[in-house]
Amino acid sequence: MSTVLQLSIIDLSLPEKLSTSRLIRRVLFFFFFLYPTQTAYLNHGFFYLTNHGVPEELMKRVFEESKNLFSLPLDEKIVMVRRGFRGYSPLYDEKGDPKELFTFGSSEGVLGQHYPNKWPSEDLLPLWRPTMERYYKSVVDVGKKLLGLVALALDLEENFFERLGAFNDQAAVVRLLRYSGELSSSEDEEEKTCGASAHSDFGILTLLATDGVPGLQVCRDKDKEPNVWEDVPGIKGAFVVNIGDLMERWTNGLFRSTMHRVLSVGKERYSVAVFLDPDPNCVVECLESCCSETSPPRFPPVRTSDYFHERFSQSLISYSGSA
Ligand SMILES: O=C(O)CCC(=O)C(=O)O
Ligand SMILES: [Fe+2]
Repeated sequence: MSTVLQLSIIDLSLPEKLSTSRLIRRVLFFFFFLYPTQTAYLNHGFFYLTNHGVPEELMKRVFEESKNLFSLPLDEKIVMVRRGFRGYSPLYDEKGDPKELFTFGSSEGVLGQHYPNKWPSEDLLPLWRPTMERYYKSVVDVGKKLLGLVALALDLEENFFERLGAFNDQAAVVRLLRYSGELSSSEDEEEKTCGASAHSDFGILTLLATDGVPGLQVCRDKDKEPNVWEDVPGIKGAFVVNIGDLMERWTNGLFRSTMHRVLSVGKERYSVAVFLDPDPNCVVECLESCCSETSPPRFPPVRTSDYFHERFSQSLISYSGSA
């Protein structure tokens, strides 16, 4: 039996930005005290975000349209199959997991041109594209506000990540997921139970909405053997937010990108993850405020596009790098 991980709640509607950012700092800072108690206190980079302003009605529609898309016959879905990462990924495409995905991003700007979205035909799903585009914009607005608070939490200016060229409102990615719920007959315990295998997210922040079916689990300490997995239940209407790998690199590990997975609970499950990713040209290197002589940068600078290319090549079968 796994335990439930109690996540902190960040209320995005509170008017006092500084006190919210201080709370974010407390929630995200990764402390490791070896003295005087010899105990380690691991923060995990996950929290709930409430009162975020994305209308409940819109979230409901997104789940309905997601269900409509995954319910299409396979030949209607296969015409939208991804070549790079945008489009449809059939069951088992990602690390052999029993889940289907559909990924899209902004249609605007260089990224929209370079990675064209694949939309289901209007004849089949007339409300699909407008619903998804509205959701994209709404959640990216939330992400931008939240990233401003994260910057304040790091003693930076609120618009720091925009000025750095890291935040680009066309670089986010929406991923619709459907877990079939099937329990594999594999002998391997990890494979047997997993809807989504253990991973960390690549980017800045992830905002996740689920249909309430349980399954998400977090492993706070990936070096501890055997791994201890704790359940993260959904809260209706709230996002589960987590820090991605590139934010961990910016903060030199002060904010952590934590390993998580989704267990198959024998029941179909839908979720929608919005990945707030940096601009592909942004070089991510340790923030000055996060390193010192005694705590030098732990990660070399890396261009976002190179980092993503490498990570996608590891996780997707037949990743070609183009849309
Ligand atoms: O479906 C979920 O609850 C989590 C999905 C996830 O972690 C991901 O897509 O990166
Ligand atoms: Fe994830």
